[in-house]
Amino acid sequence: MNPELCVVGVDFGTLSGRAVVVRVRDGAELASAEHLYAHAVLDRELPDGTPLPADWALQVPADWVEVLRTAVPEALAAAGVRAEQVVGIGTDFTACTVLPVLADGTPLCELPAFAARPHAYPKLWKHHAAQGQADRINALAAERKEAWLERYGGKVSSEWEFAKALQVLEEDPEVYRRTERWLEAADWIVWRLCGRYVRNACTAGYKGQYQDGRYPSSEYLAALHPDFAGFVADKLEQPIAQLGDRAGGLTAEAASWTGLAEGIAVCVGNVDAHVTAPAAVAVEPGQMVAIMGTSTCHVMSSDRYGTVPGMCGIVDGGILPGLWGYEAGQSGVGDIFGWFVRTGFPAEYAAAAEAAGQDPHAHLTALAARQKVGEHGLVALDWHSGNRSVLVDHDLSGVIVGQTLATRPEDVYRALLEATAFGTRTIVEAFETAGVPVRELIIAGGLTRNALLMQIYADVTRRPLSLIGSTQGPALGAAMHAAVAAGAHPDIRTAARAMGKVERGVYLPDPHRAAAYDRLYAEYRTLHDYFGRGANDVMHRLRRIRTEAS
Ligand SMILES: Nc1ncnc2c1ncn2[C@@H]1O[C@H](COP(=O)(O)OP(=O)(O)O)[C@@H](O)[C@H]1O
Ligand SMILES: O=C(CO)[C@@H](O)[C@@H](O)COP(=O)(O)O
Repeated sequence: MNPELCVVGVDFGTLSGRAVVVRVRDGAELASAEHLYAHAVLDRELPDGTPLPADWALQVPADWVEVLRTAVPEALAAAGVRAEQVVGIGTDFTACTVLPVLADGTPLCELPAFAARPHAYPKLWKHHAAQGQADRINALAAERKEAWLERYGGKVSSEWEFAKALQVLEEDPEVYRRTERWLEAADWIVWRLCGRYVRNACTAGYKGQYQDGRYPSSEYLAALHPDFAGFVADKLEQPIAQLGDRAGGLTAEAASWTGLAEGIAVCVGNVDAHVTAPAAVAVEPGQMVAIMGTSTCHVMSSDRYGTVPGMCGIVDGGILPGLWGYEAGQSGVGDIFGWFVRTGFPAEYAAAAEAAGQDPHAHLTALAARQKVGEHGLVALDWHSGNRSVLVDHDLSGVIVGQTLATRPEDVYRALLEATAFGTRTIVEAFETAGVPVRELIIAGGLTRNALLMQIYADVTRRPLSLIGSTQGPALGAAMHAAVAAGAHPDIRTAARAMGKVERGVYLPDPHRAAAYDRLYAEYRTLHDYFGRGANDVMHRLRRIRTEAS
Protein backbone atom coordinates (compact mmCIF):
# COMPACT_ATOMS: atom_id res chain seq x y z
CA MET A 1 0.00 0.00 0.00
CA ASN A 2 1.24 3.49 -0.79
CA PRO A 3 2.08 4.95 2.67
CA GLU A 4 1.23 8.44 1.52
CA LEU A 5 -2.44 7.75 0.74
CA CYS A 6 -4.84 9.87 2.80
CA VAL A 7 -8.55 10.31 3.33
CA VAL A 8 -10.59 13.20 4.69
CA GLY A 9 -13.27 12.83 7.35
CA VAL A 10 -15.72 15.64 8.08
CA ASP A 11 -17.79 15.61 11.27
CA PHE A 12 -20.87 17.86 11.20
CA GLY A 13 -21.63 18.50 14.88
CA THR A 14 -24.20 20.64 16.67
CA LEU A 15 -22.27 23.92 16.57
CA SER A 16 -19.44 23.33 14.13
CA GLY A 17 -17.98 21.07 11.47
CA ARG A 18 -14.52 19.53 11.85
CA ALA A 19 -12.38 18.23 8.98
CA VAL A 20 -9.49 15.82 9.59
CA VAL A 21 -6.87 14.56 7.15
CA VAL A 22 -6.00 10.97 8.03
CA ARG A 23 -3.30 8.62 6.73
CA VAL A 24 -4.83 5.42 5.37
CA ARG A 25 -1.96 3.18 6.47
CA ASP A 26 -2.15 3.79 10.22
CA GLY A 27 -4.85 6.34 10.98
CA ALA A 28 -2.39 9.11 11.82
CA GLU A 29 -4.34 12.37 12.02
CA LEU A 30 -2.15 14.73 10.06
CA ALA A 31 -4.13 17.92 10.64
CA SER A 32 -7.62 19.17 11.38
CA ALA A 33 -9.62 22.38 11.06
CA GLU A 34 -12.92 23.54 12.53
CA HIS A 35 -15.55 25.88 11.18
CA LEU A 36 -18.22 27.28 13.51
CA TYR A 37 -21.66 27.53 11.92
CA ALA A 38 -22.50 31.23 11.46
CA HIS A 39 -26.08 30.66 12.64
CA ALA A 40 -25.22 27.99 15.24
CA VAL A 41 -28.60 26.65 16.43
CA LEU A 42 -31.76 28.67 15.72
CA ASP A 43 -33.72 28.12 18.92
CA ARG A 44 -35.24 31.55 19.52
CA GLU A 45 -35.71 33.14 16.10
CA LEU A 46 -35.07 32.73 12.38
CA PRO A 47 -32.30 34.79 10.75
CA ASP A 48 -34.92 37.44 9.82
CA GLY A 49 -36.14 37.71 13.42
CA THR A 50 -39.26 35.53 13.08
CA PRO A 51 -39.72 34.17 16.64
CA LEU A 52 -39.67 30.43 17.37
CA PRO A 53 -41.75 28.62 20.01
CA ALA A 54 -40.21 26.70 22.92
CA ASP A 55 -38.40 23.41 22.22
CA TRP A 56 -37.53 24.32 18.64
CA ALA A 57 -34.01 23.85 17.25
CA LEU A 58 -33.28 24.61 13.59
CA GLN A 59 -30.19 24.99 11.43
CA VAL A 60 -29.14 26.68 8.18
CA PRO A 61 -27.87 24.39 5.38
CA ALA A 62 -25.52 27.04 3.94
CA ASP A 63 -23.57 26.83 7.23
CA TRP A 64 -22.82 23.15 6.52
CA VAL A 65 -21.58 23.88 2.99
CA GLU A 66 -19.29 26.53 4.44
CA VAL A 67 -17.52 23.75 6.39
CA LEU A 68 -16.64 22.10 3.05
CA ARG A 69 -15.38 25.39 1.67
CA THR A 70 -13.26 26.40 4.65
CA ALA A 71 -12.41 23.59 7.07
CA VAL A 72 -11.49 21.01 4.41
CA PRO A 73 -8.99 23.21 2.51
CA GLU A 74 -7.60 24.51 5.82
CA ALA A 75 -7.01 20.99 7.11
CA LEU A 76 -5.38 19.95 3.82
CA ALA A 77 -3.06 22.95 3.87
CA ALA A 78 -2.15 22.38 7.52
CA ALA A 79 -1.40 18.70 6.79
CA GLY A 80 0.82 19.62 3.86
CA VAL A 81 -1.02 16.98 1.83
CA ARG A 82 -1.47 17.33 -1.94
CA ALA A 83 -4.91 16.77 -3.42
CA GLU A 84 -3.62 13.78 -5.46
CA GLN A 85 -2.81 11.93 -2.22
CA VAL A 86 -6.42 12.02 -1.01
CA VAL A 87 -8.42 9.04 -2.27
CA GLY A 88 -11.74 9.63 -0.56
CA ILE A 89 -13.92 11.82 1.64
CA GLY A 90 -16.36 10.58 4.29
CA THR A 91 -18.83 12.50 6.42
CA ASP A 92 -20.89 12.04 9.53
CA PHE A 93 -23.72 14.16 10.86
CA THR A 94 -25.83 14.65 13.92
CA ALA A 95 -29.11 12.77 13.60
CA CYS A 96 -31.95 12.90 13.26
CA THR A 97 -31.29 16.26 11.64
CA VAL A 98 -33.76 16.37 8.81
CA LEU A 99 -34.86 18.88 6.17
CA PRO A 100 -37.45 19.50 3.46
CA VAL A 101 -36.06 19.98 -0.06
CA LEU A 102 -37.18 20.16 -3.68
CA ALA A 103 -36.49 17.23 -6.01
CA ASP A 104 -33.14 18.76 -6.98
CA GLY A 105 -32.02 19.06 -3.33
CA THR A 106 -32.71 22.79 -2.87
CA PRO A 107 -33.67 23.34 0.79
CA LEU A 108 -37.10 24.97 1.08
CA CYS A 109 -35.70 27.56 3.47
CA GLU A 110 -33.50 28.86 0.62
CA LEU A 111 -36.58 29.76 -1.47
CA PRO A 112 -37.42 33.44 -0.81
CA ALA A 113 -41.10 32.56 -0.39
CA PHE A 114 -40.28 30.26 2.53
CA ALA A 115 -37.41 32.13 4.22
CA ALA A 116 -39.67 33.29 7.06
CA ARG A 117 -41.39 29.91 7.54
CA PRO A 118 -39.88 27.98 10.48
CA HIS A 119 -41.01 24.61 9.12
CA ALA A 120 -39.00 25.18 5.92
CA TYR A 121 -35.72 24.94 7.91
CA PRO A 122 -33.79 21.81 8.89
CA LYS A 123 -34.92 20.46 12.23
CA LEU A 124 -31.86 19.72 14.34
CA TRP A 125 -31.68 16.47 16.33
CA LYS A 126 -32.57 18.35 19.52
CA HIS A 127 -35.73 19.94 18.11
CA HIS A 128 -38.13 18.55 20.73
CA ALA A 129 -41.38 20.22 19.68
CA ALA A 130 -42.83 17.12 18.01
CA GLN A 131 -43.44 15.21 21.26
CA GLY A 132 -47.22 15.32 20.74
CA GLN A 133 -46.80 13.70 17.31
CA ALA A 134 -44.40 11.10 18.75
CA ASP A 135 -46.88 10.24 21.48
CA ARG A 136 -49.58 9.58 18.86
CA ILE A 137 -47.18 7.61 16.65
CA ASN A 138 -46.39 5.40 19.64
CA ALA A 139 -49.93 5.00 20.92
CA LEU A 140 -51.28 4.04 17.49
CA ALA A 141 -48.39 1.65 16.80
CA ALA A 142 -48.97 -0.05 20.16
CA GLU A 143 -52.73 -0.30 19.51
CA ARG A 144 -52.17 -1.80 16.04
CA LYS A 145 -49.34 -4.02 17.32
CA GLU A 146 -47.02 -2.70 14.62
CA ALA A 147 -44.11 -5.16 14.41
CA TRP A 148 -41.47 -2.43 14.04
CA LEU A 149 -42.23 -0.89 17.44
CA GLU A 150 -40.20 -3.45 19.41
CA ARG A 151 -37.11 -2.53 17.36
CA TYR A 152 -37.33 0.88 19.06
CA GLY A 153 -37.63 -0.38 22.59
CA GLY A 154 -41.42 0.19 22.50
CA LYS A 155 -41.36 3.94 21.69
CA VAL A 156 -39.97 6.10 18.91
CA SER A 157 -38.56 9.49 19.79
CA SER A 158 -39.89 12.93 18.96
CA GLU A 159 -36.42 13.58 17.55
CA TRP A 160 -37.00 11.29 14.56
CA GLU A 161 -38.06 11.57 10.93
CA PHE A 162 -41.74 10.62 11.16
CA ALA A 163 -42.60 12.73 14.22
CA LYS A 164 -40.87 15.79 12.78
CA ALA A 165 -42.52 15.35 9.36
CA LEU A 166 -45.96 14.91 10.91
CA GLN A 167 -45.40 18.13 12.83
CA VAL A 168 -44.74 19.95 9.53
CA LEU A 169 -47.88 18.50 7.95
CA GLU A 170 -50.05 19.49 10.90
CA GLU A 171 -48.61 22.94 11.54
CA ASP A 172 -47.65 24.18 8.06
CA PRO A 173 -49.41 22.06 5.41
CA GLU A 174 -48.15 24.30 2.60
CA VAL A 175 -44.50 23.60 3.47
CA TYR A 176 -45.37 19.90 3.71
CA ARG A 177 -47.00 19.98 0.24
CA ARG A 178 -43.99 21.72 -1.32
CA THR A 179 -41.59 19.18 0.25
CA GLU A 180 -40.50 16.84 -2.51
CA ARG A 181 -37.89 14.96 -0.46
CA TRP A 182 -37.72 14.74 3.35
CA LEU A 183 -34.16 13.71 4.07
CA GLU A 184 -31.43 13.49 6.64
CA ALA A 185 -28.75 16.18 6.58
CA ALA A 186 -26.33 13.20 6.60
CA ASP A 187 -27.55 12.33 3.09
CA TRP A 188 -28.03 15.91 1.90
CA ILE A 189 -24.35 16.75 2.42
CA VAL A 190 -23.29 13.62 0.49
CA TRP A 191 -25.68 14.70 -2.29
CA ARG A 192 -23.90 18.07 -2.36
CA LEU A 193 -20.54 16.32 -2.59
CA CYS A 194 -21.25 13.76 -5.30
CA GLY A 195 -24.45 14.93 -7.00
CA ARG A 196 -26.40 11.77 -6.04
CA TYR A 197 -29.03 11.32 -3.36
CA VAL A 198 -28.31 7.98 -1.68
CA ARG A 199 -30.04 7.18 1.61
CA ASN A 200 -27.73 5.63 4.22
CA ALA A 201 -28.76 2.44 5.99
CA CYS A 202 -27.92 3.84 9.44
CA THR A 203 -30.32 6.78 9.57
CA ALA A 204 -32.92 4.89 7.53
CA GLY A 205 -33.01 2.24 10.27
CA TYR A 206 -32.52 4.24 13.44
CA LYS A 207 -34.29 7.47 12.54
CA GLY A 208 -36.54 6.44 9.62
CA GLN A 209 -38.20 3.31 11.07
CA TYR A 210 -36.97 1.20 8.12
CA GLN A 211 -36.86 -2.42 9.29
CA ASP A 212 -36.66 -5.74 7.43
CA GLY A 213 -36.86 -3.97 4.06
CA ARG A 214 -39.90 -1.80 4.71
CA TYR A 215 -41.21 1.34 6.33
CA PRO A 216 -44.43 1.66 8.37
CA SER A 217 -47.39 0.94 6.07
CA SER A 218 -49.49 3.63 4.39
CA GLU A 219 -52.57 2.28 6.26
CA TYR A 220 -50.85 3.00 9.54
CA LEU A 221 -49.77 6.45 8.34
CA ALA A 222 -53.28 7.24 7.08
CA ALA A 223 -54.65 6.39 10.53
CA LEU A 224 -52.28 8.99 11.99
CA HIS A 225 -53.46 11.65 9.54
CA PRO A 226 -55.22 11.09 6.20
CA ASP A 227 -52.73 13.34 4.35
CA PHE A 228 -49.79 11.40 5.81
CA ALA A 229 -50.67 8.17 3.96
CA GLY A 230 -48.30 8.87 1.05
CA PHE A 231 -45.42 10.23 3.15
CA VAL A 232 -43.09 7.29 2.52
CA ALA A 233 -43.83 6.84 -1.20
CA ASP A 234 -43.95 10.54 -2.03
CA LYS A 235 -41.23 12.09 0.09
CA LEU A 236 -39.05 9.57 1.93
CA GLU A 237 -38.31 6.47 -0.10
CA GLN A 238 -34.93 6.38 -1.84
CA PRO A 239 -32.42 3.62 -2.70
CA ILE A 240 -30.54 2.63 0.46
CA ALA A 241 -26.78 2.07 0.49
CA GLN A 242 -24.69 0.34 3.15
CA LEU A 243 -22.18 2.12 5.39
CA GLY A 244 -18.76 2.36 3.73
CA ASP A 245 -20.23 2.12 0.21
CA ARG A 246 -19.16 4.60 -2.44
CA ALA A 247 -22.03 7.04 -3.02
CA GLY A 248 -20.35 8.54 -6.08
CA GLY A 249 -17.41 10.62 -7.23
CA LEU A 250 -16.63 14.14 -6.01
CA THR A 251 -18.22 16.67 -8.38
CA ALA A 252 -16.26 19.48 -10.02
CA GLU A 253 -18.17 21.98 -7.86
CA ALA A 254 -17.37 20.17 -4.61
CA ALA A 255 -13.76 19.75 -5.77
CA SER A 256 -13.53 23.51 -6.15
CA TRP A 257 -14.98 24.05 -2.65
CA THR A 258 -12.72 21.57 -0.91
CA GLY A 259 -9.49 21.66 -2.92
CA LEU A 260 -9.77 17.87 -3.39
CA ALA A 261 -9.54 16.12 -6.76
CA GLU A 262 -12.69 15.68 -8.82
CA GLY A 263 -13.91 12.08 -8.99
CA ILE A 264 -12.45 10.75 -5.71
CA ALA A 265 -14.69 8.44 -3.67
CA VAL A 266 -17.46 10.07 -1.66
CA CYS A 267 -18.64 7.71 1.04
CA VAL A 268 -22.31 7.11 1.91
CA GLY A 269 -23.49 9.26 4.83
CA ASN A 270 -23.29 8.17 8.43
CA VAL A 271 -24.13 9.32 11.97
CA ASP A 272 -21.62 10.92 14.35
CA ALA A 273 -22.21 8.35 17.08
CA HIS A 274 -22.28 5.18 15.01
CA VAL A 275 -19.23 6.10 12.95
CA THR A 276 -17.23 6.51 16.15
CA ALA A 277 -17.48 2.81 17.08
CA PRO A 278 -14.86 1.60 14.56
CA ALA A 279 -12.75 4.70 15.30
CA ALA A 280 -12.52 3.33 18.86
CA VAL A 281 -11.84 -0.19 17.48
CA ALA A 282 -15.21 -1.34 18.87
CA VAL A 283 -15.77 -4.05 16.27
CA GLU A 284 -16.60 -7.00 18.54
CA PRO A 285 -19.99 -7.80 20.13
CA GLY A 286 -20.60 -6.12 23.49
CA GLN A 287 -18.17 -3.21 23.14
CA MET A 288 -20.33 -0.21 24.03
CA VAL A 289 -19.07 3.22 22.98
CA ALA A 290 -20.50 6.25 24.80
CA ILE A 291 -19.88 9.37 22.76
CA MET A 292 -20.11 12.12 25.33
CA GLY A 293 -20.50 15.75 24.29
CA THR A 294 -23.52 18.02 24.13
CA SER A 295 -25.51 14.80 24.45
CA THR A 296 -24.42 11.19 24.87
CA CYS A 297 -25.07 8.40 22.41
CA HIS A 298 -24.44 4.81 23.43
CA VAL A 299 -23.77 2.55 20.46
CA MET A 300 -22.99 -1.15 20.57
CA SER A 301 -22.94 -4.08 18.18
CA SER A 302 -24.06 -7.50 19.35
CA ASP A 303 -24.60 -10.99 18.00
CA ARG A 304 -27.61 -11.24 20.35
CA TYR A 305 -31.03 -9.87 19.51
CA GLY A 306 -32.86 -8.53 22.52
CA THR A 307 -35.66 -6.06 22.97
CA VAL A 308 -34.21 -3.53 25.36
CA PRO A 309 -37.00 -1.32 26.73
CA GLY A 310 -36.45 2.35 25.97
CA MET A 311 -33.41 2.04 23.75
CA CYS A 312 -33.40 4.19 20.60
CA GLY A 313 -33.18 1.38 18.11
CA ILE A 314 -31.81 -1.91 16.93
CA VAL A 315 -30.79 -2.13 13.29
CA ASP A 316 -29.30 -5.11 11.46
CA GLY A 317 -25.88 -3.89 10.29
CA GLY A 318 -26.69 -0.41 11.64
CA ILE A 319 -23.14 0.07 12.92
CA LEU A 320 -21.11 -2.84 11.53
CA PRO A 321 -22.04 -5.37 8.87
CA GLY A 322 -23.19 -8.74 10.22
CA LEU A 323 -24.13 -7.64 13.76
CA TRP A 324 -27.19 -6.11 15.37
CA GLY A 325 -26.45 -2.44 16.01
CA TYR A 326 -27.95 -0.95 19.18
CA GLU A 327 -28.31 2.73 20.02
CA ALA A 328 -29.40 4.38 23.25
CA GLY A 329 -28.80 7.88 24.47
CA GLN A 330 -29.12 10.82 26.82
CA SER A 331 -30.38 13.99 25.11
CA GLY A 332 -28.63 16.35 27.49
CA VAL A 333 -25.19 15.85 29.07
CA GLY A 334 -22.59 18.58 28.27
CA ASP A 335 -25.59 20.78 27.48
CA ILE A 336 -26.74 20.44 31.11
CA PHE A 337 -23.30 21.36 32.46
CA GLY A 338 -23.25 24.27 29.98
CA TRP A 339 -26.69 25.44 31.16
CA PHE A 340 -25.49 25.44 34.77
CA VAL A 341 -22.33 27.37 33.93
CA ARG A 342 -24.41 29.98 32.11
CA THR A 343 -27.00 30.35 34.85
CA GLY A 344 -25.40 29.27 38.15
CA PHE A 345 -21.88 30.70 38.04
CA PRO A 346 -21.73 33.79 40.27
CA ALA A 347 -19.44 36.76 39.67
CA GLU A 348 -17.06 35.87 42.52
CA TYR A 349 -16.56 32.41 40.99
CA ALA A 350 -15.93 33.96 37.57
CA ALA A 351 -13.26 36.21 39.10
CA ALA A 352 -11.60 33.28 40.90
CA ALA A 353 -11.68 31.19 37.72
CA GLU A 354 -10.08 33.99 35.76
CA ALA A 355 -7.38 34.46 38.38
CA ALA A 356 -6.64 30.72 38.23
CA GLY A 357 -6.63 30.75 34.41
CA GLN A 358 -9.49 28.21 34.32
CA ASP A 359 -12.65 28.15 32.24
CA PRO A 360 -15.86 27.84 34.31
CA HIS A 361 -16.10 24.07 33.73
CA ALA A 362 -12.51 23.49 34.82
CA HIS A 363 -13.01 25.74 37.87
CA LEU A 364 -16.19 24.05 39.07
CA THR A 365 -14.70 20.63 38.32
CA ALA A 366 -11.60 21.40 40.42
CA LEU A 367 -13.77 22.53 43.36
CA ALA A 368 -16.13 19.56 43.01
CA ALA A 369 -13.21 17.12 42.90
CA ARG A 370 -12.34 17.97 46.53
CA GLN A 371 -15.56 16.42 47.80
CA LYS A 372 -16.28 12.93 49.05
CA VAL A 373 -19.12 11.01 47.40
CA GLY A 374 -22.43 12.17 48.87
CA GLU A 375 -20.93 15.11 50.76
CA HIS A 376 -23.08 17.67 48.90
CA GLY A 377 -26.31 15.96 50.04
CA LEU A 378 -27.85 16.19 46.56
CA VAL A 379 -29.27 13.94 43.90
CA ALA A 380 -30.35 15.20 40.48
CA LEU A 381 -32.27 13.93 37.46
CA ASP A 382 -30.49 14.59 34.15
CA TRP A 383 -33.58 15.47 32.15
CA HIS A 384 -33.02 19.15 31.33
CA SER A 385 -33.25 18.20 27.65
CA GLY A 386 -35.81 15.45 28.23
CA ASN A 387 -35.11 11.74 28.46
CA ARG A 388 -34.15 9.78 25.36
CA SER A 389 -33.39 6.43 27.04
CA VAL A 390 -34.93 4.60 28.77
CA LEU A 391 -38.11 6.68 29.16
CA VAL A 392 -38.25 8.24 25.66
CA ASP A 393 -40.04 11.38 26.80
CA HIS A 394 -38.83 14.85 25.93
CA ASP A 395 -41.49 16.53 28.03
CA LEU A 396 -39.67 15.44 31.18
CA SER A 397 -37.48 18.05 32.88
CA GLY A 398 -34.61 18.39 35.35
CA VAL A 399 -34.73 17.99 39.14
CA ILE A 400 -32.25 18.71 41.93
CA VAL A 401 -33.23 17.36 45.34
CA GLY A 402 -31.56 18.23 48.64
CA GLN A 403 -30.61 21.89 48.16
CA THR A 404 -30.20 24.03 51.28
CA LEU A 405 -28.95 27.55 51.97
CA ALA A 406 -25.48 26.01 52.29
CA THR A 407 -25.52 24.46 48.80
CA ARG A 408 -22.72 25.86 46.63
CA PRO A 409 -22.37 25.99 42.83
CA GLU A 410 -19.74 23.24 42.84
CA ASP A 411 -22.17 20.99 44.77
CA VAL A 412 -24.86 21.36 42.14
CA TYR A 413 -22.31 20.98 39.34
CA ARG A 414 -21.07 17.72 40.83
CA ALA A 415 -24.62 16.46 41.35
CA LEU A 416 -25.32 17.14 37.67
CA LEU A 417 -22.16 15.27 36.59
CA GLU A 418 -23.28 12.35 38.77
CA ALA A 419 -26.84 12.46 37.45
CA THR A 420 -25.61 11.87 33.90
CA ALA A 421 -23.51 8.95 35.13
CA PHE A 422 -26.61 7.47 36.80
CA GLY A 423 -28.43 7.92 33.47
CA THR A 424 -25.72 5.91 31.72
CA ARG A 425 -25.85 3.19 34.39
CA THR A 426 -29.62 2.97 33.89
CA ILE A 427 -29.03 2.37 30.17
CA VAL A 428 -26.28 -0.23 30.68
CA GLU A 429 -28.48 -2.11 33.17
CA ALA A 430 -31.39 -2.06 30.69
CA PHE A 431 -29.19 -3.84 28.13
CA GLU A 432 -27.92 -6.45 30.56
CA THR A 433 -31.39 -7.13 31.97
CA ALA A 434 -32.63 -7.72 28.42
CA GLY A 435 -29.93 -10.35 27.86
CA VAL A 436 -27.67 -8.19 25.69
CA PRO A 437 -24.32 -8.20 27.49
CA VAL A 438 -22.18 -5.07 27.73
CA ARG A 439 -18.61 -6.37 27.88
CA GLU A 440 -16.65 -3.13 27.70
CA LEU A 441 -17.42 0.56 28.14
CA ILE A 442 -15.41 2.84 25.86
CA ILE A 443 -15.75 6.61 26.17
CA ALA A 444 -15.31 9.02 23.27
CA GLY A 445 -16.16 12.66 22.67
CA GLY A 446 -15.26 16.05 24.07
CA LEU A 447 -16.16 15.24 27.69
CA THR A 448 -13.26 12.76 27.98
CA ARG A 449 -11.23 15.87 28.87
CA ASN A 450 -12.99 16.06 32.25
CA ALA A 451 -11.06 13.58 34.43
CA LEU A 452 -13.44 13.94 37.40
CA LEU A 453 -16.41 13.13 35.18
CA MET A 454 -14.61 10.06 33.81
CA GLN A 455 -13.76 8.80 37.31
CA ILE A 456 -17.38 9.30 38.40
CA TYR A 457 -18.53 7.19 35.42
CA ALA A 458 -16.07 4.42 36.34
CA ASP A 459 -17.22 4.47 39.98
CA VAL A 460 -20.95 4.72 39.25
CA THR A 461 -20.95 1.96 36.61
CA ARG A 462 -18.37 -0.15 38.50
CA ARG A 463 -16.53 -0.66 35.23
CA PRO A 464 -13.04 0.12 33.97
CA LEU A 465 -13.26 2.78 31.27
CA SER A 466 -11.47 2.53 27.97
CA LEU A 467 -10.90 5.82 26.15
CA ILE A 468 -10.76 6.43 22.44
CA GLY A 469 -7.29 7.62 21.45
CA SER A 470 -8.51 10.54 19.35
CA THR A 471 -10.12 13.88 20.07
CA GLN A 472 -11.82 13.66 16.68
CA GLY A 473 -13.53 10.26 16.96
CA PRO A 474 -16.43 10.93 14.55
CA ALA A 475 -14.20 12.56 11.90
CA LEU A 476 -11.70 9.70 12.23
CA GLY A 477 -14.54 7.17 11.83
CA ALA A 478 -15.84 9.04 8.80
CA ALA A 479 -12.35 9.01 7.29
CA MET A 480 -12.08 5.25 7.91
CA HIS A 481 -15.34 4.68 6.06
CA ALA A 482 -13.96 6.85 3.23
CA ALA A 483 -10.93 4.56 3.07
CA VAL A 484 -13.27 1.59 2.64
CA ALA A 485 -15.36 3.41 0.01
CA ALA A 486 -12.14 4.20 -1.88
CA GLY A 487 -11.03 0.56 -1.76
CA ALA A 488 -7.95 1.41 0.32
CA HIS A 489 -9.09 -1.07 3.02
CA PRO A 490 -11.27 -4.07 2.15
CA ASP A 491 -13.82 -3.57 4.95
CA ILE A 492 -14.47 -1.49 8.03
CA ARG A 493 -13.12 -4.07 10.50
CA THR A 494 -9.76 -4.12 8.72
CA ALA A 495 -9.81 -0.32 8.55
CA ALA A 496 -10.62 -0.15 12.28
CA ARG A 497 -7.72 -2.41 13.23
CA ALA A 498 -5.31 -0.38 11.09
CA MET A 499 -6.61 3.12 11.76
CA GLY A 500 -8.66 3.03 15.02
CA LYS A 501 -7.33 4.04 18.45
CA VAL A 502 -8.26 2.93 21.95
CA GLU A 503 -6.58 2.84 25.36
CA ARG A 504 -7.87 0.30 27.91
CA GLY A 505 -8.33 0.67 31.68
CA VAL A 506 -7.68 4.42 31.78
CA TYR A 507 -10.06 4.92 34.74
CA LEU A 508 -10.68 2.11 37.23
CA PRO A 509 -13.60 1.94 39.68
CA ASP A 510 -12.78 2.44 43.33
CA PRO A 511 -14.78 -0.05 45.44
CA HIS A 512 -15.44 2.40 48.32
CA ARG A 513 -16.67 5.20 46.09
CA ALA A 514 -18.66 2.67 44.04
CA ALA A 515 -20.42 1.46 47.19
CA ALA A 516 -21.24 5.04 48.19
CA TYR A 517 -22.60 5.68 44.71
CA ASP A 518 -24.83 2.60 44.92
CA ARG A 519 -26.79 4.38 47.66
CA LEU A 520 -27.16 7.58 45.64
CA TYR A 521 -28.06 5.57 42.53
CA ALA A 522 -30.88 3.90 44.47
CA GLU A 523 -32.24 7.38 45.25
CA TYR A 524 -31.86 8.37 41.60
CA ARG A 525 -33.84 5.32 40.47
CA THR A 526 -36.62 6.07 42.95
CA LEU A 527 -36.93 9.64 41.64
CA HIS A 528 -36.54 8.39 38.05
CA ASP A 529 -39.52 6.07 38.31
CA TYR A 530 -41.58 8.49 40.42
CA PHE A 531 -41.34 11.40 37.97
CA GLY A 532 -40.77 9.41 34.80
CA ARG A 533 -43.23 6.54 34.93
CA GLY A 534 -46.45 8.30 35.84
CA ALA A 535 -46.55 8.23 39.67
CA ASN A 536 -46.38 12.02 39.60
CA ASP A 537 -47.07 13.73 36.28
CA VAL A 538 -46.04 17.17 37.54
CA MET A 539 -43.50 17.71 34.73
CA HIS A 540 -46.13 17.26 32.04
CA ARG A 541 -48.59 19.49 33.92
CA LEU A 542 -45.97 22.24 34.27
CA ARG A 543 -45.26 22.07 30.56
CA ARG A 544 -48.94 22.49 29.78
CA ILE A 545 -49.14 25.47 32.15
CA ARG A 546 -46.08 26.98 30.44
CA THR A 547 -47.61 26.54 26.98
CA GLU A 548 -50.88 28.13 28.08
CA ALA A 549 -49.04 31.04 29.70
CA SER A 550 -46.85 31.82 26.69
N1 LIG B 1 -14.54 20.64 31.03
C1 LIG B 1 -15.83 20.38 30.80
N2 LIG B 1 -16.51 19.58 31.63
C2 LIG B 1 -17.80 19.29 31.44
N3 LIG B 1 -18.52 19.77 30.37
C3 LIG B 1 -17.88 20.56 29.52
C4 LIG B 1 -16.52 20.92 29.67
N4 LIG B 1 -16.19 21.73 28.64
C5 LIG B 1 -17.28 21.87 27.87
N5 LIG B 1 -18.32 21.18 28.39
C6 LIG B 1 -19.67 21.01 27.83
O1 LIG B 1 -19.53 20.02 26.78
C7 LIG B 1 -20.31 20.35 25.63
C8 LIG B 1 -19.45 20.34 24.38
O2 LIG B 1 -19.04 19.05 24.12
P1 LIG B 1 -18.19 18.72 22.81
O3 LIG B 1 -17.90 17.28 22.81
O4 LIG B 1 -17.02 19.63 22.77
O5 LIG B 1 -19.17 19.16 21.63
P2 LIG B 1 -20.19 18.38 20.67
O6 LIG B 1 -21.08 17.51 21.44
O7 LIG B 1 -20.95 19.49 20.00
O8 LIG B 1 -19.33 17.62 19.71
C9 LIG B 1 -20.90 21.71 25.89
O9 LIG B 1 -22.28 21.47 26.10
C10 LIG B 1 -20.23 22.24 27.17
O10 LIG B 1 -21.19 22.84 28.02
O1 LIG C 1 -28.52 11.38 18.34
C1 LIG C 1 -27.47 11.38 17.76
C2 LIG C 1 -27.07 10.25 16.95
O2 LIG C 1 -28.07 9.30 16.84
C3 LIG C 1 -26.50 12.54 17.82
O3 LIG C 1 -26.27 12.96 16.53
C4 LIG C 1 -26.98 13.69 18.65
O4 LIG C 1 -27.19 13.24 19.95
C5 LIG C 1 -25.97 14.85 18.63
O5 LIG C 1 -24.72 14.49 19.12
P1 LIG C 1 -23.68 15.57 19.77
O6 LIG C 1 -24.04 15.68 21.21
O7 LIG C 1 -23.79 16.86 19.02
O8 LIG C 1 -22.33 14.91 19.61
